[in-house]
Amino acid sequence: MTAPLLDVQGLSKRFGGLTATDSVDLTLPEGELHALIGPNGAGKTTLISQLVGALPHDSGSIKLAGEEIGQLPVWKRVHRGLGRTFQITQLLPDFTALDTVMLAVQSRHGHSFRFFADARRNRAIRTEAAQYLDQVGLAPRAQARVGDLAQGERKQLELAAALAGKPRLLLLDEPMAGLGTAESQQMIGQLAALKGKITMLIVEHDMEAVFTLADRVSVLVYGKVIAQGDVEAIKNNEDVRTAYLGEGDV
Ligand SMILES: Nc1ncnc2c1ncn2[C@@H]1O[C@H](COP(=O)(O)OP(=O)(O)OP(=O)(O)O)[C@@H](O)[C@H]1O
Repeated sequence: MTAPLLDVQGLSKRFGGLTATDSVDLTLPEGELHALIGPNGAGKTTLISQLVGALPHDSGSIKLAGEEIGQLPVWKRVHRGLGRTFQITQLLPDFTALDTVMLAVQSRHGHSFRFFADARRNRAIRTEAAQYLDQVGLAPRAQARVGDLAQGERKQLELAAALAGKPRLLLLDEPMAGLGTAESQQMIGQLAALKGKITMLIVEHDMEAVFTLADRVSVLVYGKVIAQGDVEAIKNNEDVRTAYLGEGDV
């Protein structure tokens, strides 16, 4: 049997007396879109930070494609295929959308940002970056200044930049946050189009998005996974209803 792409076992993190993640087990087969949900303070961001290597864990293991990565620094995990969306658009307001994705393509190739002026003239990097913009529906805005993009367009751009890193596993922290109804629908459509092509772990509070997109869902409460299963199983789980979703919401 092939190993799952992500295999997390017994992962824990304590902040003083508080156990933010408590013996979390989580496995994602290749191609799965897995949603991580839970109330505020449940430990979702802590778990993502542990996976990317921004926070060291106290115990447990993290395997990517069968290889232990739990002790590796962030950049080595990225090299092994771990990607995440960043709020990059706030950092580079004067770049165009195309420049932003070109920068991500260039950094995957391991070039220094110092030589970005050269990369701007590189036709292969430009063509590849344009394809990622097209993939997220942002091609018509390629020459727009990042600072002039609407919130939904910024989220699309962040997704394009993350895809440009060609991750095997993409971690998305609240892709719907701050989006209006129409923008949310658009983002759901884009993530649905990526489904199966790339393995995704999504932290999200928007239940419509979660129930539309997820193959499986894990519910985190006080750092513990209290339920795991497909959407129907999660909707019908009594513990989830009482601990998190509340009667009537599902
Ligand atoms: N650096 C830190 N130092 C101390 N406590 C922390 C730290 N980071 C997080 N916590 C605590 O750990 C718990 C889990 O926080 P975390 O941000 O992971 O939850 P979350 O599920 O992502 O919440 P939200 O949905 O509100 O983003 C919370 O009680 C939080 O206050």
